[in-house]
Parts: sequence; structure tokens; C-alpha cells
Amino acid sequence: MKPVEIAKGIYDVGVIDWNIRDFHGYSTHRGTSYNAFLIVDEKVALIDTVKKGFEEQLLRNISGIIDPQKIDMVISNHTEMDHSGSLTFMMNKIGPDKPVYCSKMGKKNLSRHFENSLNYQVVKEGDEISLGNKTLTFIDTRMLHWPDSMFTYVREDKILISSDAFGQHYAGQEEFDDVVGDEIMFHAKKYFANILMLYSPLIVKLLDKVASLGLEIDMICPDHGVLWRNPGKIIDAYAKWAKQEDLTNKAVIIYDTMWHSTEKMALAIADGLHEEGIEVRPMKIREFDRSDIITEVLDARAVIVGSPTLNNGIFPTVADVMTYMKGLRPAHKIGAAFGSFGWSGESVKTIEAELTGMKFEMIEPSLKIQYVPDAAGIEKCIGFGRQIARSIKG
Ligand SMILES: Cc1cc2nc3c(=O)[nH]c(=O)nc-3n(C[C@H](O)[C@H](O)[C@H](O)COP(=O)(O)O)c2cc1C
Repeated sequence: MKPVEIAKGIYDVGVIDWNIRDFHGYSTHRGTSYNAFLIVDEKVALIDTVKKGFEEQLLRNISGIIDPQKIDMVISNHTEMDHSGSLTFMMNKIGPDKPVYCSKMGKKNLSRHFENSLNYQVVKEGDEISLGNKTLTFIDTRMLHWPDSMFTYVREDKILISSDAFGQHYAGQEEFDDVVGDEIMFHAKKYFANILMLYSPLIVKLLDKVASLGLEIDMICPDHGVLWRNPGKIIDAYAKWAKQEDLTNKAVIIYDTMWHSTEKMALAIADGLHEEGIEVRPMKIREFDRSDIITEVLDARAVIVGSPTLNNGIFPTVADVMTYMKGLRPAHKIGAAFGSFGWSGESVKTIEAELTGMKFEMIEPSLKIQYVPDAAGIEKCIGFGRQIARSIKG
């Protein structure tokens, strides 16, 4: 498969993980790739490695281009193990004393991952390393998405090697965004929603910083998925997603149910929204992965959560999604809570409190129905949907 020469003397030597479907709890419909970049100039640099288990393939990819011992340095843009898991293996092949350039937090975090100490050399924003004809510059991107994260920019080729930012979990033979076409935007959006949404304010600042540095960018090379030969497309998408302001008139109804009463409510609420012209996505939690639910939440204006009462609380799958959503900090949402109950009916209050804690603008009062909704109950749900729709439009 790989390597691919992406510019003169610059190769993607990474690997494709076709079969992974659960990436630390994120459902990767299409697998992923662990991209790593080899720059062959007067000096030779390897930027990032790959997940443990793929190290032999990385070595083979590099060996097809150059003797690995000719690598003069490794750059670690990000400590997470899908990019550093082969680092010690590779250093043993390259020469264990050769420098590993990383951020200050990179040095600290790499040392916490690997027992054997490597020759870590700290670089900071604006530092430059000349490889001969090509110059590497570093951009501090701490907390995007780990404290150690940084970008490496290859000045002469106008290539930004962006670590996890702008990535997508996508396994494919295609190397570049335009070869895949629009489908890639779904994977990029899902990646943003699940990995980066909580850092949206930092992303807005980073995009401003990159603009103010006046960096010319012909290509963005993330550590997962395809490379962006049309960088403007993904930069514009990030600007929009990170602002979380230009939301679609869409409502996501996230619910679970034991005996279908909460489900009947969900579908009637959906009818009410639909009648008012609002795009609506009912998602029964046990039929969708939480990472797909969050992808829909990213650009939705309203998030409506329903749960039956179970043992004086909410249904566990609803708690799962709300915990996940809270951590990702969606902003500027209208929220609403509903659910069926038998005798005590605590679920709706719990959902209300959670969504209020996430600073959602709540629709009041929430909607509770005892046991199975009858015709009047269904009408109430339709009315609730219409009320939410009016708030969305208003
Ligand atoms: C195991 C179990 C525990 C329940 N615990 C409560 C409870 O603590 N309080 C309550 O109001 N209803 C409780 N219920 C009743 C349900 O909330 C009620 O049947 C509701 O209509 C179920 O909605 P659903 O069809 O959407 O699952 C319980 C039901 C079951 C099956």
C-alpha cells in the first residue's frame, strides 16, 4: 500500500489499519490509518511513528526508500500511542541515541509512556531545524488534543504536518481528499465532533494564529486518514464547526426505551418537529454508536433527550451518552427532556439537570407520561415537538 511520495523527498510511510472498528470507544466505520512522514534531504527526518503491532510494516515502508540507519532524527508531534507505540522499536533500528524532537510536554509525556530514556530534545514554537534544502518549523498546539501536541511545518514545500488535527478515521487506498470526494467530510466531521469539539475555543485561536503567522499551506497532512490537497476545504469546515454558531435547523432526539413508551413519545415529538419544517433525527441509543450520535449533535440546534425511569433513575445507556456529550461540551444548544415512567418518574428531572449543567437553553416544562402514552399523550408529544420547533425557528 504505502509509502507514497507526497512531495519531492517527502513520503507518507504510515500504515493502514483496515479492521479496527473500536478506537478507544469511537466506532470507526472505515478503519483508520496511522500516517508517518519521512523527509529525505541532506539530513533525514521521520515524523511520528505508528501504533504498536504495525512497526514491522513501518520499517518495511521506510526500508523501501532508505536504510533506516540513515535517519538522523525523529520528530514526535504527539505522544498518544497510535503515533508513538513503535517509537522505541524504531529507535533501536535507527540508532537509540539519535535525537527525538518533541515539545516540552512531549518529553514529559513520552517519558511516562516508555521506560527506556531516549535522547529527547525539546523544541518550542518557532524553532527551526534545517535538513539541508528543507526547513522544519514547529507550531505549539498544546491541548489540541493533548498537552504535548504540536505541528511541524515544512517551509519550502508549504506542507503542514498536523498530528491529530484535521484527521479522519478512514482506511483507504486513496491518499488525498479529492480522490475520496465529499464522503471524506463525514469522517472529518465525526473526528472533529468526537475528538476536538471540546477544544473549539482553542481551535478558533489556532486558526487565527496560523492566519497571523502568514503560513502558506499547500497541503495538510494529518496522522489519520487522507491528506488535504485542498487545505481550504478542511480549514473552512473547522472554522465553522469550532464556532458552533452556524447551526443547522435540526433536532436530534436521543432516547432509549424498555417497553417502547418513551420511543412512542420520541417519534411523536419528531412528528411535531417535522410538521413545523424542522429536520429531525430520532436516535435510539442502543441502535447507534455514541460517536455517531455526537456527530449529529455537533451541528444540531436542538438536542432532545428521553429516558424511561428505571430504579429511580435514568436508563444506563442514556447516562452513557449524556456523560460523553457533557465532556465534549457542545455549545449554543436548545435542550429538552422527556420520558415515560411508572410511579416515581425521576428520569426527566435527572436529564433536565444534566442538560442545564451543559448550559443548554431548556424547553420548559419537560414532558413526562405515566406508562404507555394514549391518544391524548401522543398529542401532547406532538405539541411538545412543535413548541421545540418554534424555539428553533425563533
Ligand atoms: C426494572 C424496572 C424498574 C423500574 N423502576 C421504576 C422506578 O423506579 N420508578 C418509576 O417511576 N418507574 C419505574 N419503572 C417503570 C417504567 O418507567 C415504565 O414501565 C415506563 O413506562 C417504561 O418506559 P419504556 O417503555 O420507554 O421503557 C420500572 C420498570 C422496570 C421494568
